[in-house]
Amino acid sequence: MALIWSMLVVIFIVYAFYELLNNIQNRKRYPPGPKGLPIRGNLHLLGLVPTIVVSSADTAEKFLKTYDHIFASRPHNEAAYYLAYGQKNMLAAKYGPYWRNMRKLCIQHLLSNQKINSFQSMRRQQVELMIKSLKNEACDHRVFVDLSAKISSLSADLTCLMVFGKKYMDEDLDKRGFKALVNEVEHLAATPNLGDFFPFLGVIDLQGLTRRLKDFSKVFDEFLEKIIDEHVQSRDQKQSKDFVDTMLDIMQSGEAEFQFDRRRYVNCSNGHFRSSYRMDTNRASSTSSCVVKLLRHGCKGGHEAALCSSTNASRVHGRLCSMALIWAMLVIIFILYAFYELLNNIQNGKRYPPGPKGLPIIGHLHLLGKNPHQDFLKLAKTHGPLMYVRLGLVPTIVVSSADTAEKFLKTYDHIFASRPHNEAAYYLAYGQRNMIAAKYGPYWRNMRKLCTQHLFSNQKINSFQSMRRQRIELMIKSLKNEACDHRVVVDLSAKISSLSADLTCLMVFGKKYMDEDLDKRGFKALVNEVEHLAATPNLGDFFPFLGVIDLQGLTRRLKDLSKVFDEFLEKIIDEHVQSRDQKQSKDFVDTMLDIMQSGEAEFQFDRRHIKAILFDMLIAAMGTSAAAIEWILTELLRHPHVMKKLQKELEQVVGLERMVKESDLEKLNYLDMVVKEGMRLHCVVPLMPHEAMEDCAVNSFPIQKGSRIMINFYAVQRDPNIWPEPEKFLPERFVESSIDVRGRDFQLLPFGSGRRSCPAMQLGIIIVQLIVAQLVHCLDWELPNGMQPCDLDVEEQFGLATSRENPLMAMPTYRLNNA
Ligand code: HEM
Repeated sequence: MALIWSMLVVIFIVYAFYELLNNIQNRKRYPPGPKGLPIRGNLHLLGLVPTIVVSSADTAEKFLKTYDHIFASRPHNEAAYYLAYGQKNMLAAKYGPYWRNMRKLCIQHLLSNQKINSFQSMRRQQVELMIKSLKNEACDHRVFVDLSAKISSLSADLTCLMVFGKKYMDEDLDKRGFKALVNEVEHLAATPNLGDFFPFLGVIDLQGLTRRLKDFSKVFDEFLEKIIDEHVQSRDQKQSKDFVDTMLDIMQSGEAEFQFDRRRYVNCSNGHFRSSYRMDTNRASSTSSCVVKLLRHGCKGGHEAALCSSTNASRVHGRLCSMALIWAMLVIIFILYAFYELLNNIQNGKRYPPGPKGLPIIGHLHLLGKNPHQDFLKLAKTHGPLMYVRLGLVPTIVVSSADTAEKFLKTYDHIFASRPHNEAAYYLAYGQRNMIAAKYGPYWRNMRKLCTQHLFSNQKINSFQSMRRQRIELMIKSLKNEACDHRVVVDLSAKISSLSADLTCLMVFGKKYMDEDLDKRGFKALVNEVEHLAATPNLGDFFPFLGVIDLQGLTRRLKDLSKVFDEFLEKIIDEHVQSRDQKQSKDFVDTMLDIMQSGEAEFQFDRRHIKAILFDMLIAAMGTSAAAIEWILTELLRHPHVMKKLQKELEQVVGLERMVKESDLEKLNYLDMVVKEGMRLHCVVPLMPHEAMEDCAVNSFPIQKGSRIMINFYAVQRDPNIWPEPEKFLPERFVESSIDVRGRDFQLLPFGSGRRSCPAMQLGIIIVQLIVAQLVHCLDWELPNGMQPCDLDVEEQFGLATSRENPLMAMPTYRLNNA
């Protein structure tokens, strides 16, 4: 590490000196701004790109009117580069003849007053259709309507009809649907891309964004090619021409004043489609906020100075003219580091487990995408169940088979029971003081004992039985009401998630909290944000010295979130302190307050520790159980014969006169098989890192102290050597099998195994079994819009809990006799 550190220090010094010299030499006088760091620059995200932020009307006038001819270009943008055929779309094109002609063409054939008026009757029809559908939904019941979805879908229809001359269905684009894909594109385009701010980093794709952008561009390209083909085929039979036809005419006539082929006009339509869709998916609540969103987009896209000029006595520069020094430094580092690694390996005679070829410095980070558990599984197929990869500077061992997992979680559990440093847990959980991320040692041991005793003991779990019954009954009642008259489509993911949040709050905090108690964004959105941030590869985890620089801006977001959660947890503790004397029974927070005040804890235990544990429980409990239930219901909807068989078992054991009780669960053998198979196929926690506390050897390969161990539960549970036809949902594979989920059988580990296994396993199993049984017993479920079972997608969204990427939508019908 010494060499790397010294190299970095040298770079920082050389670069800072270079900046200073450059400024003195050129006598640059920049506009005022906050103090910046060397390399990262003086605005958080803008790295090497000098950036001017304009925030007042008169200064805006200077840029958009007086010097409009200078600032009318757009900067390089990685997202537009990959999504829009080399930034050839109007939105991101550089200022010049190409952009000018493109804009003229669009205005003439799509945005002229005459054209806008010609779509008037189409707009009327579509808006009328939406109002009619709202009227139908409103007529009998006071139903909740997802207004954002309605507006979004109307806007998509208007855009498609105007640009493509016809409406397209979700599945025309991809099985994930328009909204999900456009949202994902927006998310990618909005994620600060290191390649935009440090141009030389674009090639390395440290964040894995380029790979995702390329995937998306393929999907959109296929869709747009299909539209063009349809138009080419139907041209002769058409009476009136739409925008695509007009562009085809221009292309074929050769009249365009610029190079105009399939790629260019695909861009034309793509740009419009995306910009108008962007407007609606931003959940704009009013026209003015729509405009603001568009302006914000303009800001994000940015303008670029085409020339250097003086405005308000400030010199505004384009991109840094001289990248040569930085390039040279980087090349030297790469060469030195590669040489150092080679020398080091030869000297130590290190024999790593097999693994893919890595790159200098970043190692294998570039091989991981948005679902790293799937990427690791693919790599393990080539390199075996004990694989070595290097994530940045961190040596990592990936385990992908049952017998190797047994070595790590049983034979050498005492060596691998620690957790590595984690930036997200560091900022969110009071310096990694929570149980999930705590280092192995007396603190973690005592914390785990305390939670097991006061929250997860059989006695405690049973004491919450009636609370669980009440909350589940309430959800079934609300579904029954929604189902009773109309064939309504229900967002089952949202229902399950909200029930799971209620159960967790009541169990851990002793009372239900409303969304606005946490923050105006609500529980689900914030917990999702925590999960997303915790799952985003943080450079600080793989290059410890980069944590301070916060190149990705993640630390700032983590700190903001931790402030919101801290205020919420402080409020809960204060409420408990105030109401302690009037309480007859004690909840988990009261018990922890007792321990803190008695001074009996065998370890330092103050308010920070209580908050870290409460945060843990909230995050660990809410997402995991909900995701497991969501996946099992997904598979039941994809396999109607399994759903029927399960309903039959429930009819026999429980009967159609009443709901399921917890005491019924032990008699429901087929339910047990369905839950096991669902948790096998869809691993809710596919990767949980462990850390080696000592040097050790496994399967005769040396493993260094400090190595990160990734047990890929997802790969273990899909190992074809153990599970025939592993991709299929076959609950019958558990007939006459004693394989269990509790960590004794290493081929099925949804809750892990050994010292760091899930302490709430028993509770998790009860919640999942009970809610699945109740939803299947009380209601029949059908897929919406005539969707076939095999069309229901199983796209995963990796996170602390890996859930469905798209919400599960289904139509319920009440089936018990006590209607
Ligand atoms: C279906 C539901 C659940 C699943 C599938 C699940 C799965 C897991 C897994 C795989 C681990 C990590 C094992 C390892 O590191 O090797 C874990 C750890 C943990 N889980 Fe769960 N879990 C579930 C529900 C819950 C609930 C309801 C809670 C709390 C109320 C909870 C609290 C925890 C905690 C605190 C840890 C960290 C333990 C440690 O590091 O010592 N889990 N869980």
